[in-house]
Amino acid sequence: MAAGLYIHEANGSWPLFLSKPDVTMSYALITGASKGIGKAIAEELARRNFNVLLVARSESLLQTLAQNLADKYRIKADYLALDLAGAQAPQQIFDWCRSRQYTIQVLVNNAGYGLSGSFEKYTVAENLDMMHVNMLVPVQLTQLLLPQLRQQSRAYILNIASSAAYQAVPLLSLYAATKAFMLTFSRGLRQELAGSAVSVTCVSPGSTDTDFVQRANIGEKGRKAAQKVNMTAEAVAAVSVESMLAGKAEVIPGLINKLGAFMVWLMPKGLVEKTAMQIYQ
Ligand SMILES: NC(=O)C1=CN([C@@H]2O[C@H](COP(=O)(O)OP(=O)(O)OC[C@H]3O[C@@H](n4cnc5c(N)ncnc54)[C@H](OP(=O)(O)O)[C@@H]3O)[C@@H](O)[C@H]2O)C=CC1
Ligand SMILES: N[C@@H](C=O)C(=O)O
Repeated sequence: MAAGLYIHEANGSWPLFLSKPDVTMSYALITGASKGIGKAIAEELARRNFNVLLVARSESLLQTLAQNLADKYRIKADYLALDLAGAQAPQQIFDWCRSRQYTIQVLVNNAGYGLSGSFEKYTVAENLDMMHVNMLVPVQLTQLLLPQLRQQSRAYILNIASSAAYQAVPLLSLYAATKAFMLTFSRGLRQELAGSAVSVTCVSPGSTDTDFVQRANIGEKGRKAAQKVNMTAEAVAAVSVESMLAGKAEVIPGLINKLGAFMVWLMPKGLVEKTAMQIYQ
């Protein structure tokens, strides 16, 4: 676990390991902020003057991003390099925030990945790790941070699900199930928190040009299909942050992805699933 704080200074910026953390400002905590959609969301939030806390495993990427955002937008940026597959990861994030007296106003549950191919191809540990990162970490972070979020005058939870939340996806079965979980959890929690300071938004991107396909080990056919409809991480992030701040419940970025979800709803499930399976073979 490694961390470092960056603050923009008028005469330049450099890492500053504070002995006494600043208690006057609140932060947006973004998981999976080292690259892809999470990185773009961090930048979108920094652009809107939010201080940011960046969490992922790649320490050097986090360090560079924290420094760049602090310099460019004159905000505070700190990072925590951590493997979210670890059982204690959410508690470690919470303890780190508490030890530095960071107040969280925005929680972005973005970190996640897929494992393509047959369910049986993966070990129990590999499948459980993915479920942990995609579902349990968001749930635990939400539970740990909710008391603090409730105390803000306005606070936000932004959950990144997927177009895969709207249908079963053979050969990405478990991944799609984790995203359906996130969508259903988000909607239910949102209703529970209605009337409180905390707004919950679930964004379900379709194919987005990130490292997702490499990490999921998606084959040539799936990659080519994705390339035809890919959105940029920046476009997804802009829609995500805008929707979060507008207090929307459920958002699918991009017209093609919206139409896709509508078609999935309209068509027989078996046909939709067989079509999806052909893409990921
Ligand atoms: N790209 C796409 O087509 C789509 C993506 N999504 C979702 O968007 C979210 C972001 O993915 P995307 O940006 O595309 O993919 P990337 O692979 O580009 O980014 C994933 C992020 O999650 C972090 N992460 C992954 N595993 C761990 C871990 N064990 N511990 C800590 N951090 C981890 C990565 O950081 P690091 O490697 O440094 O740990 C990285 O910052 C995911 O939830 C994904 O399911 C949804 C729909 C479509
Ligand atoms: N929805 C995507 C993943 O979550 C994809 O289309 O690859």
